[in-house]
Amino acid sequence: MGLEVSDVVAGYTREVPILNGLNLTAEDGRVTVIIGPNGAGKSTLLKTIYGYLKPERGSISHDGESILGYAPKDMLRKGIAYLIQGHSVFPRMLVEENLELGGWILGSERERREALERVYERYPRLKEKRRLPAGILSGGEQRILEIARLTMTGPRTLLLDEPSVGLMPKLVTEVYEEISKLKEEKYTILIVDQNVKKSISIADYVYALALGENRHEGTKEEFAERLDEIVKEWI
Ligand SMILES: Nc1ncnc2c1ncn2[C@@H]1O[C@H](COP(=O)(O)OP(=O)(O)OP(=O)(O)O)[C@@H](O)[C@H]1O
Repeated sequence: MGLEVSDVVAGYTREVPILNGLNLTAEDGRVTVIIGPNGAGKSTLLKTIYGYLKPERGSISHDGESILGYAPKDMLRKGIAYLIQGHSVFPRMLVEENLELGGWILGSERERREALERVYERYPRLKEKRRLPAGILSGGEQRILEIARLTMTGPRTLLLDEPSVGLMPKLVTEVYEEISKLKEEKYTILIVDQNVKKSISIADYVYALALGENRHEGTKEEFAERLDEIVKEWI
């Protein structure tokens, strides 16, 4: 069933709504990409889904159950994790300590250890570097650490805000290879990224937003054909 956003109106103040009746479905086990010009409301949508902003109107559900009013820990318990925009690695803390932060809702030492083992199995390069300060990792590795940290609580749904921002092209490719692996593992993934071509390349379904409204939507193939035309509308 995945994630469903229906007729959502939300913003940072009551007077100025940023999302104006948005609708979106992120199907289970699929990659859904949101594109749009700067200020279209893409990040605001992810913040609203994750409960940081309270919608004035509309509904948001996950696997058919309303998640409106949930705190981040409730989201994690329901299997939804969120990569916020910008850098969120703590550079002076060890790689392992950064990962442990991702498991903050796990109750026992045993659960935390098992989660770490699972993540290390999936990300052997992080295991090799677990005793290093995270700030020593390359930009791409830090982003992969952030993504790995998201998986500590065993989520099924990932919200990723600008996973490739600020990375040079080679590292963008590395990060997208990691996201492609998560796609193969059937995570439900909702991505916002300025790198439209890269994000669409792994998408199953794409939404283009403008001014907090739905502007276009369709499959990757439909978008690939119309991409130049759609991007021209933003300029
Ligand atoms: N914390 C905030 N307080 C008030 N207004 C905000 C805040 N964050 C964003 N906005 C406004 O909300 C609107 C949408 O911003 P948002 O960051 O969601 O856009 P976006 O589509 O993600 O753009 P970008 O690609 O530039 O990140 C913008 O007009 C922005 O100025």
